[in-house]
Amino acid sequence: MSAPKSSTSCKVMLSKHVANVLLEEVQEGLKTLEKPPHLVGFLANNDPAALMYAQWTQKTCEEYGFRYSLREVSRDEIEEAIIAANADADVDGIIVYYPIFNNRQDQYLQQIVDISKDVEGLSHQYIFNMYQNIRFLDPETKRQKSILPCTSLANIKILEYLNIYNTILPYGNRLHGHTICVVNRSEVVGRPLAALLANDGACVYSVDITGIQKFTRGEGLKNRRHEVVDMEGATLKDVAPLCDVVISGVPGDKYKFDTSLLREGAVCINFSSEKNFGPEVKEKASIFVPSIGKVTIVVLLRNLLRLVQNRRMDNVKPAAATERPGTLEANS
Ligand SMILES: NC(=O)C1=CN([C@@H]2O[C@H](COP(=O)(O)OP(=O)(O)OC[C@H]3O[C@@H](n4cnc5c(N)ncnc54)[C@H](O)[C@@H]3O)[C@@H](O)[C@H]2O)C=CC1
Ligand SMILES: Nc1nc(=O)c2c([nH]1)NC[C@@H]1CN(c3ccc(C(=O)N[C@@H](CCC(=O)O)C(=O)O)cc3)C=[N+]21
Repeated sequence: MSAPKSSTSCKVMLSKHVANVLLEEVQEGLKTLEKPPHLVGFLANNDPAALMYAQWTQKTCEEYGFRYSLREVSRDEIEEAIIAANADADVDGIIVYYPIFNNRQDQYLQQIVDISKDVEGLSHQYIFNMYQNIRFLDPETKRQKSILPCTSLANIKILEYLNIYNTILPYGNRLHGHTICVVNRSEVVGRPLAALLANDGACVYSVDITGIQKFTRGEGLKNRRHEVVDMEGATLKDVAPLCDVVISGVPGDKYKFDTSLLREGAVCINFSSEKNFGPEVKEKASIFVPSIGKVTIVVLLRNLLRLVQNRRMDNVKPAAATERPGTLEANS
């Protein structure tokens, strides 16, 4: 009698488990506030993915005691609508769904949102802090944490949950010794993620359609922040087998990560809304996380809570980038 083919030893980890842990932390924080934080979402496009994300965020907010208002506006009104929300004391956080103009005007709009209400961390000051590995808005007193982009941070929270972050090591170095592949180098998710992982001590291969870059803090983590080296001529075949973690976020249903390149026992995470890994990933991976959307939304709520806490400390420094009409008023 032949033994039945054993099922694979791969553990499929659903993101709700990580989301639940973070939710507990968020709900503890909520208890310290007098009133529930109010998030306002601006929808100024006809993108079904954006609408779906907005509705999903609304549902999560309402379930866990946050207020959410969806404001549908036209492209011509969006700039004034954001400025009004900046000045409105009843609004704690603002999320603008992109793309709207699908050109540099979108970057312009990202910089209009008041830094004290920017839940996605798209303000210049937050992006600068992230790439420069500056973790606090007030580096001397270290009371106000800088805000990080939600999807990138959601990937990090999953790696923490999976104990890829080694808590024996000091905070800031906890990925030392890990080699991580990130397939996607967009400005909103992939490049920030590669930088954050490298700033935490990992060796990161950042893969996009044009080639591969290596992000590290140098040998023995000698540098304070990551550096980037172009790996001319390298392909996924050269780097994927070196990686103990592979994170993929390629849009579209055509792309599949070539799982024959995976190192035995690698941890695989998909953040694309499509399935970047086929079912055969379970033959090779030790842990597979098929989607992360639930964690992303809880991280958004966590960022909102952090904004309220930062504002309560009432000494938000008016950095150069925030010196706009209305800003001081909104912060006071
Ligand atoms: N934009 C967002 O905030 C969020 C996006 N997502 C999901 O993540 C996915 C990616 O989103 P974005 O980064 O905004 O997309 P994007 O289109 O801006 O970037 C896609 C990235 O994938 C790379 N890429 C495309 N084809 C490739 C290939 N064959 N091999 C290697 N790299 C390739 C591109 O070079 C680029 O770096 C989508 O499925 C989206 O739904 C999930 C959560 C949030
Ligand atoms: N400023 C801004 N920030 C965004 O984050 C942003 C945006 N604009 N514009 C629109 C896109 C789209 N987007 C989605 C993320 C997750 C799912 C999603 O539902 N993900 C589920 C899978 C869907 C399902 O459950 O069927 C998951 O990953 O678990 C959908 C859409 C965020 N976006």
